[in-house]
Amino acid sequence: MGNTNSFAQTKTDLSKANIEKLLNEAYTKFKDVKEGKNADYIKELANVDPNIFGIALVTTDGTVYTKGDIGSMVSIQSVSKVFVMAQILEELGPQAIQDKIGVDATGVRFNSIVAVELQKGKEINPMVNPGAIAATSLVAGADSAAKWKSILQKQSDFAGRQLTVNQPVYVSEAGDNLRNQAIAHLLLAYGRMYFDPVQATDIYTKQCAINVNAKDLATMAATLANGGVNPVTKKKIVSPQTVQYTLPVMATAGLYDDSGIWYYNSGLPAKSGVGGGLLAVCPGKFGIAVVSPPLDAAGNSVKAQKVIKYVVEQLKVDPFLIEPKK
Ligand SMILES: NC(=O)CC[C@H](N)C(=O)O
Repeated sequence: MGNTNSFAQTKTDLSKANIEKLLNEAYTKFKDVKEGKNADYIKELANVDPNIFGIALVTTDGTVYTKGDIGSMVSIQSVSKVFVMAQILEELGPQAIQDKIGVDATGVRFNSIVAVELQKGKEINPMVNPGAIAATSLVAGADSAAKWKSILQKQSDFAGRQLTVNQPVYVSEAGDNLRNQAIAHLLLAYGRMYFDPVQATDIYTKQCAINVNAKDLATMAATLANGGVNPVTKKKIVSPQTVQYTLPVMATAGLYDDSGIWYYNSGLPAKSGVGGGLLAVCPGKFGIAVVSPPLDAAGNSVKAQKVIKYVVEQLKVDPFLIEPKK
C-alpha cells in the first residue's frame, strides 16, 4: 500500500527507448499541422521554408536525440536573449540585472514601446526587446566589435559549436528596425540604456540573426538544465547561480504575452523566437527544442509548442506535478 500522506515528484523514464519513442510519436502526431504563419515583419523571415520541422532533446548526461530536419537552420531571434541575459548575469550578478533592467513580465507584446513608456523604462525584463537591447548594451567590451565578438562566442559555447550569422536575415532586419531603435532611444531617455543606442540595437539585431538548428537549441537548453556546464562538450559556460536567475525570467516572460499560458500548461521555463525556434529547460534532466517557422498570434511556433508540451506530458516532468509516493 502506498503512503497517501507522502507526496513526491513523479518518477520519469528517461531511457533511450522511451525518449526515442516519444520524439517519433510527437513528430508523426504534429508533422501535418498547418496552423500558423511565418513572421513577415522581418521580410527575410517570410522566405524561410515553413515545412522545416526538427526536434532535438539533449540530456544532462550529454546524450543527443534528434528527429526530423536537423540540417536546416533558422535565425535564433529572441532565443538569443536568454544567453545574453546569462552572459551579463555572469558579469554583473543578479542584483544589477534586477536594478538596471528589471525582471517583471510586461504583459504586452515583445516589441512594445508602450511598455517602456508606462513604466518609465523600468519593470521590463531581458526576454522582451527593451530589456534585451538593454542587456546587449551591458555586455562587457571596449567597443561594438568587442561586445559582438563576446556575445557570438557565448552563444556558440552554449551550443557547443561555432555559430555564424545569417547575413540576409541580419541585413533585412537591420534595414528595417526603427521600432527597436526607438525603444533603445526611449530607454536612453530614461537612463536605462548603457551603450550607444544605435550600436546596441545593431549588435542585438545581429545576435538575433545567428543561425541555429534544433540540435543547437536543445544543447543550449541542456547547458542550462545542467547547471551551466555544456553536457556535450563538458565545458563550463556559466555558473549554477546564473542558471538559477535566468530560468525564472524565462518562466515568466519566455513566450511573450503567452508566457502564462505556456507555464501553466508545461511547468517548464522556455523561450521562443520569431524565427520558429523554441527551447525548454527541464532542470537537472534535459533541454528540448523544436524548429518550425509558422507562428501563432503571440509570435510562438505552433508546432514547437505542441511537440514540447506532448513530450513533457508523456515524461511527466512538470516540476509542479506532485503525486502520492508509491
Ligand atoms: N520575438 C522575437 O524573436 C523578436 C526578435 C526580433 N529580432 C525583433 O527584435 O523583433
